[in-house]
Amino acid sequence: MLEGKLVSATLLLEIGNTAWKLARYHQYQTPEFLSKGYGIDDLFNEFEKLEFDELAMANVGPEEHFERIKLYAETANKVLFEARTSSGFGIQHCYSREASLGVDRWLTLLLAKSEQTAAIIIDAGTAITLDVIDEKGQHLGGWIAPGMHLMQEALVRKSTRLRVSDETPTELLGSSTENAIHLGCKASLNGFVEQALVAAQVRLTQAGEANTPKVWLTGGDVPYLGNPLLPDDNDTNSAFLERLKSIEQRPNLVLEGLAVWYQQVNKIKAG
Ligand SMILES: Nc1ncnc2c1ncn2[C@@H]1O[C@H](COP(=O)(O)OP(=O)(O)OP(=O)(O)O)[C@@H](O)[C@H]1O
Ligand SMILES: CC(C)(CO)[C@@H](O)C(=O)NCCC(=O)O
Ligand SMILES: [K+]
Repeated sequence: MLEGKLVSATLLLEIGNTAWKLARYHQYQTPEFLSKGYGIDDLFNEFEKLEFDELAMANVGPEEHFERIKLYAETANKVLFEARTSSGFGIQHCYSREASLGVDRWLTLLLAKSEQTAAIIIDAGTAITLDVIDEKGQHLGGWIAPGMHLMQEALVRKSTRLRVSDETPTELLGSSTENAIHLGCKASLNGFVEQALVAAQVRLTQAGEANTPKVWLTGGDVPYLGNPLLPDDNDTNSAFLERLKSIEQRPNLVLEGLAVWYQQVNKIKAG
């Protein structure tokens, strides 16, 4: 009997609110990052360059993205898998409506569960999110706030005289509107992370977590964390910098979670 291809080539796709990311799936290994882009049309161009027969995706953007990809998959003869937040998979939800938890956040919980660790997860993308999960897989909750660009955009959109620029100020306090906004938003972002680490640890302790949690950091806004303009010998700053240094940066955390999901779904399918 002629066997079909035993191993199919699978792509992993994360669609965020701003960017999409593609990786190649390898069984029991960290996904191999391929590319990142903005806009769905670019994504279809990217598909043309890649060889694959399965696509596993997670989308936090509009449903329309999924519909277009589904149509593409049907036409191009690709097997499509879509991860959606659901019950099971060893996660106990704290949301009363579990489906309203973003699939990107849920996938990072799945990753923590698969690594059998308590985790404090910060994703600094379009939005900055915190998620906390204990070793047993109980989601203890999280936070959502606007990311760096969204904060700046909101100020510009809702005001008359505010402007932003892409340049990174070299002063500690802004002496122009652009600098004042950049520095203010960056301070908010850092404040989020600083407070998140404290609140997460408190909540884990309350929940009886005995083991040290992993702290994972991901997202396009990571370069804004820490403030090199504050003196190193300042106690508050140096404690925060030390904490940041001890944090594990995992740039493709959601894709890693998607790989775990895909692996588990295939195992279930195989019986
Ligand atoms: N070319 C671009 N077009 C639009 N926004 C951009 C671009 N480059 C960077 N950004 C900004 O960078 C910020 C972080 O998004 P990033 O591209 O790093 O993706 P991300 O961290 O994966 O976020 P998400 O998963 O929410 O899309 C966004 O708030 C966005 O405004
Ligand atoms: C919070 C974001 C935008 C982060 O990407 C996403 O996870 C999302 O749309 N979540 C839905 C709301 C929630 O998680 O409570
Ligand atoms: K994200």
